[in-house]
Amino acid sequence: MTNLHINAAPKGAAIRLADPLLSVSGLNKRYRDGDPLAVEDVSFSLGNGEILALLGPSGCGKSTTLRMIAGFEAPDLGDVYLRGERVTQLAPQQRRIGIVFQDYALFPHMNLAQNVAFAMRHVPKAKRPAKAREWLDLVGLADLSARMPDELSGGQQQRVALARTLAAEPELVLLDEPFSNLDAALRESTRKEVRRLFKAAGTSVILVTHDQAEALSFADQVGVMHSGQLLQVDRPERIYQTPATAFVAEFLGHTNLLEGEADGEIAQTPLGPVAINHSRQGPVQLSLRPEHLALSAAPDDHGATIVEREFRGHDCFYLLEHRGQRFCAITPSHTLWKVGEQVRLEPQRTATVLRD
Ligand SMILES: Nc1ncnc2c1ncn2[C@@H]1O[C@H](COP(=O)(O)OP(=O)(O)OP(=O)(O)O)[C@@H](O)[C@H]1O
Repeated sequence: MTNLHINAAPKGAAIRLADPLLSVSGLNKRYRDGDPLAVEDVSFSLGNGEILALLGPSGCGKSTTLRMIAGFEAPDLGDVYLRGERVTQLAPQQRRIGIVFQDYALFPHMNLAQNVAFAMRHVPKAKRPAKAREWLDLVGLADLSARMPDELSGGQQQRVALARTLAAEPELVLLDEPFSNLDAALRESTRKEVRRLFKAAGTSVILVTHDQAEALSFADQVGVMHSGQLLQVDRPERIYQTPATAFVAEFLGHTNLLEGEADGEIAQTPLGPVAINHSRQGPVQLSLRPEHLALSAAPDDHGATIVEREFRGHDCFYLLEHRGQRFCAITPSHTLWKVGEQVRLEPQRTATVLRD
């Protein structure tokens, strides 16, 4: 069972123990007359200690959604509830939410330890320096605690901003691309450490990102947004394996979009008959991941032709052409095929039926 689902936020609900930590219901936002909706009818809820990633391309409305939850933007329509209490009209500081935005701002006249200690109003004053050091240690910066913000790199400043947010021990933390200034190695280790920390503290988190690998590895639930709409919210493995739409399928990685003619649990496709995950009759659009296609030697000239090959170490990515259509396949690299070779392409797994 999951605590996070869409279209399920109560209107005007009183506080109950069973209330999710956060519910947003029918959020709409248009910045200027004549502009398209930046956010359109977004609803979801988030349980205690859950991590949700809002994933989508630039401009799809992720940050606007986050800003409405935080209270920096007022929705045109819709409501935000924290533990069942409607907070739509409350100022940001009245919402008990910690935020790390892309444009984090540290206090320039305070050193790192002071910046972090500033967030710890709930901790007795005498204990704050030691606690601040602990939080800085967590993001790998305890040794720099006497430095001023302008003596740090952008990535280091971002980690201090993260430590400062964590130090306030909020119930809900909103992270807007918090790892984007870190180099690849540091991003991965910081992400793991921050996730471990949130889980240990039982903090609920919403992470905004356009990096699908980050969303899939960091979150318990991934919500994909496009043009202001939340298209699907699901566990990482489910949203990857059974995407609801072609956009979700393609945003989460390579896929083959197939037109098919369904008859029950089988569809006829350009790759032959394929098992499908829902019984249907008539035309269907399907998604089949490249790792779910197997390549084998073609007995004659009727196979697919390998057009491109990208050797990636543990696996190999192929682009193939079959009867005028392009397909992609990923196979283990112990067997390699050459560009120009003819191979048989065989679906190995059930394809996912997409909705329009
Ligand atoms: N202050 C603003 N005034 C006018 N339009 C805005 C404002 N902020 C955002 N928008 C527009 O609203 C839409 C959604 O923007 P938003 O920043 O929420 O997207 P995003 O998914 O977070 O993008 P990114 O990943 O680039 O930060 C975009 O079309 C954007 O241009």
